[in-house]
Amino acid sequence: MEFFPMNSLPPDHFLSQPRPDSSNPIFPGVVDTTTLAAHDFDVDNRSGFMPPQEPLGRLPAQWEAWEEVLDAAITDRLQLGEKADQGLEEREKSSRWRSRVRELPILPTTELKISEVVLRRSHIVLAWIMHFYIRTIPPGEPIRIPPSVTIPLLQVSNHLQLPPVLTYSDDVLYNWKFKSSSPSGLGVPDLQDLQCHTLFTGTKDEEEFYLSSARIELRGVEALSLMRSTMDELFVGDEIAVKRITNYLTRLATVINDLTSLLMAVRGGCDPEVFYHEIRPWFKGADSDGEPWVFEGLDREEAEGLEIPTELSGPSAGQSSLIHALDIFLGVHEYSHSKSITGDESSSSASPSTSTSTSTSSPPPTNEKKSFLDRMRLYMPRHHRNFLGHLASSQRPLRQFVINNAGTGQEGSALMQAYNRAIVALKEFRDKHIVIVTLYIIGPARRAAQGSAQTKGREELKGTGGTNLARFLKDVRDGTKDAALDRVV
Ligand code: HEM
Repeated sequence: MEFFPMNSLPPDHFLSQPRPDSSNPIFPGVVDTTTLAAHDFDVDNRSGFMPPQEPLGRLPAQWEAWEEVLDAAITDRLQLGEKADQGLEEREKSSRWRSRVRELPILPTTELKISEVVLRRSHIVLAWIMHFYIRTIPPGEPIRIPPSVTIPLLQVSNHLQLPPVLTYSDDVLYNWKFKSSSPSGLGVPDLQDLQCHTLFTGTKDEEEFYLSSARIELRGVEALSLMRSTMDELFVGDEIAVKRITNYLTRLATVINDLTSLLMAVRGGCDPEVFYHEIRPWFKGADSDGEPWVFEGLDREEAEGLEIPTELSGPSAGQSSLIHALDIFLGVHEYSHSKSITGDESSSSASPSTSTSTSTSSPPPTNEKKSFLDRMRLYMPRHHRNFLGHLASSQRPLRQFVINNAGTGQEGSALMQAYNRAIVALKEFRDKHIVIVTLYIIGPARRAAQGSAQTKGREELKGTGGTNLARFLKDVRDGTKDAALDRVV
């Protein structure tokens, strides 16, 4: 084993991060290079960005009070505060539950840091409690989150380098258990053998919504493996490498097509009206509605070092590292993550280049604001974020290799076609995703507006992550199309 002095690395370097589970031995003061492989990025050969083992389902006894209060919200079937047709009894039940949360002691978090999996479960439990708390408040009342939630949630979030809000990792990556008591094979999750651990509504629809993303993550394991093999070949870069990469890209297009089929399969188990009216409001972030979130208790002694959070977008599969990895690997991110695609009102459809030439690419836009998708990286587990950074810093980018070889005869041309096929597959995934968003959000929102005497505001059509969604999704899709190197899209 080779040792490098720890102080020679910046604190945000991936080698400076704690290992995914600190029950692994760490030698103080030295960088752990025992497995400079996917493991350090918490990406598993068998389960990709999902953990290979069932995530922790309950915190140790010391934090049982949090688990109990979450259990109570679920078993009491608390109703959304915005639901106009609920009776006084329902409102009082929610109000009693919120008082119970308010009266919880501020539990210390220092000992949670013994293990990454315990920290993850803490983030899930506290974020879920916070969303139950906020979303049961009747409309018009101020949103004031009590110190019993804000202080531990901010402490845990700081440690995990995550925003203090429900993320895709909380409701998809780490929110599953096996359906069967004796899971198949080595106990690695199987596409059909999953169920969710925690749900707001207890409905099959909500479960299917999360599981459709989980299944996409698992099918994506083959995509990650093809990326790895391609990168090995890019290192060699000879004629055989061109042939092999052509083959890998052809297979990658097939995997992406499967992701699209899995995406469309959400319709089998999740009803659009149930999704729009019953499920989605629970996990909306602070930027999806007008009412500001007040984090109480940050002036207290226990809150030392904590700051008022600014990143409070709701969970979105825009936080899926798999889709980001595909974008980066294919070189599409320069287009689909263009800084002009911010997801807000200022979003413009301009992408860096609409050129179809194989040799030219316009310089990236100069707008300083982060694109929505780049901002979503802040909501990913930090090891996955580092993985994407590592992928993006590759010295031998695939796209450049394809461009360099495009003019070198039949094999170069076959390579370019295979590359374009993978991009077309990703563009078609985004086409179909727009169909899904129309079915699940735009359609029900329109119907709700027609059926209501009230005129619904523009925020109705904001994404969970707060985007001006129709425009944003089309911009990302068009950016993907623009990344193709030939007129095949
Ligand atoms: C009923 C199912 C779904 C709905 C209603 C839905 C809705 C949305 C919305 C509204 C956005 C805009 C960003 C925001 O503000 O949140 C978004 C973005 C996104 N969603 Fe979904 N989504 C669904 C399923 C999925 C699934 C299963 C995946 C795959 C893992 C996925 C991947 C993405 C990605 C990657 C983005 C970022 C935009 C892009 O890269 O094209 N979505 N989704």
